[in-house]
Amino acid sequence: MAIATVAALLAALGGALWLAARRFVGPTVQRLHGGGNSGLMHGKTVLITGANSGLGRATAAELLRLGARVIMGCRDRDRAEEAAGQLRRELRQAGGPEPGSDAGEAGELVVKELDLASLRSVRAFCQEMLQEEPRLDVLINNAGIFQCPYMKTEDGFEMQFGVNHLGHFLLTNLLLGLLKSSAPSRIVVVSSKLYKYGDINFEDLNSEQSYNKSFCYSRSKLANILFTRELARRLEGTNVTVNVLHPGIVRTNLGRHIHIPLLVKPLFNLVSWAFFKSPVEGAQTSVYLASSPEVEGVSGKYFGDCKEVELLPKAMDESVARKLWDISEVMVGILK
Ligand SMILES: NC(=O)C1=CN([C@@H]2O[C@H](COP(=O)(O)OP(=O)(O)OC[C@H]3O[C@@H](n4cnc5c(N)ncnc54)[C@H](OP(=O)(O)O)[C@@H]3O)[C@@H](O)[C@H]2O)C=CC1
Ligand SMILES: CC1=C(/C=C/C(C)=C/C=C/C(C)=C/C=O)C(C)(C)CCC1
Repeated sequence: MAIATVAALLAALGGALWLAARRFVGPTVQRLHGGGNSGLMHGKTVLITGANSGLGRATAAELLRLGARVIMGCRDRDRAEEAAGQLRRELRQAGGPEPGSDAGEAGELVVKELDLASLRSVRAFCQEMLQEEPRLDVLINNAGIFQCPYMKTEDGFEMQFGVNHLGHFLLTNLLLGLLKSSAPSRIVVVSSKLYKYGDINFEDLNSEQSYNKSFCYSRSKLANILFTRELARRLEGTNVTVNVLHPGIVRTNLGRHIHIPLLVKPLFNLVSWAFFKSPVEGAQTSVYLASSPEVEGVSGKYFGDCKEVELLPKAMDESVARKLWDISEVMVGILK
């Protein structure tokens, strides 16, 4: 009995030490805004969708420190203003200059309303962008929704496909002229490794025949990759590049629709603290693709941990990518 107790205690202690070691000694991605990089994005305008939370917020913070003018495209103005205020405070506390001031290298934060679940909102947002912004150097399609119950967007699309793919499809197309006139410019698309479990079932893109929330998330993330590859093909020779990434598993609000019993939640929080990346760690590949000279001219590639990663054949199928593009044009109403 005594031996069993000692063994259990040793196992628990070993487990705790292993978790702590993994957290503190584990591989860390080098941050790009240290040392000599501080003015790398000076004079550049970056639009980040879903910049009030998680990866988008962390990406905004990193690019702001690199000197960019960051436009936060967010669906809720209050949440976005609150996040912007926090980011400005954090920058001040870190000893950085006031964003927007002429005192130093830090950039500027601008909040604009953008609901990707509404084509009307995307169109209004782009109209405002074209009226107010003389240039756009980087577009980061980051916003996303994960495994929500069956819901439809304002225009009747299944929510995950509508927000993660179609809203960003329209947004990107309406901003392409501005990106081209600002070239060399970049588009960064945040997808997920979970694309592997998706398929583009053209006969039921709105999941009206059946809805599986995991499959629909994976399908929307596969659509992100096919969109990137088809867009890269269409943008050849324009000096506008587009790349897609998997951020890793990151501790954010993305899991908001996953129901976990109250009693088990602390255990999940512990597991996520030990094993998931922090938002700053998760944001590094987005920051890398948005700013690094190493990927100048690189287009149509898939990245993880700031390195190119190979795709499954289904994500490289050109005929599916073309068909998805054509159908998306019809769905969002931009067929020429
Ligand atoms: N966290 C992870 O482990 C992984 C994340 N990803 C991807 O990373 C991206 C960022 O997610 P993450 O930071 O984790 O999650 P968060 O939930 O923290 O952030 C998602 C952001 O998207 C916004 N958003 C959701 N719906 C809309 C909409 N209709 N219009 C405009 N904005 C919207 C949210 O706004 P609001 O706050 O108002 O809800 C929020 O700002 C997503 O594309 C996700 O698929 C990929 C792989 C793993
Ligand atoms: C952190 C955390 C949760 C889990 C979130 C998860 C597991 C998100 C996974 C997202 C992935 C894998 C996205 C890929 O594209 C819970 C359980 C909701 C609540 C407790 C805190």
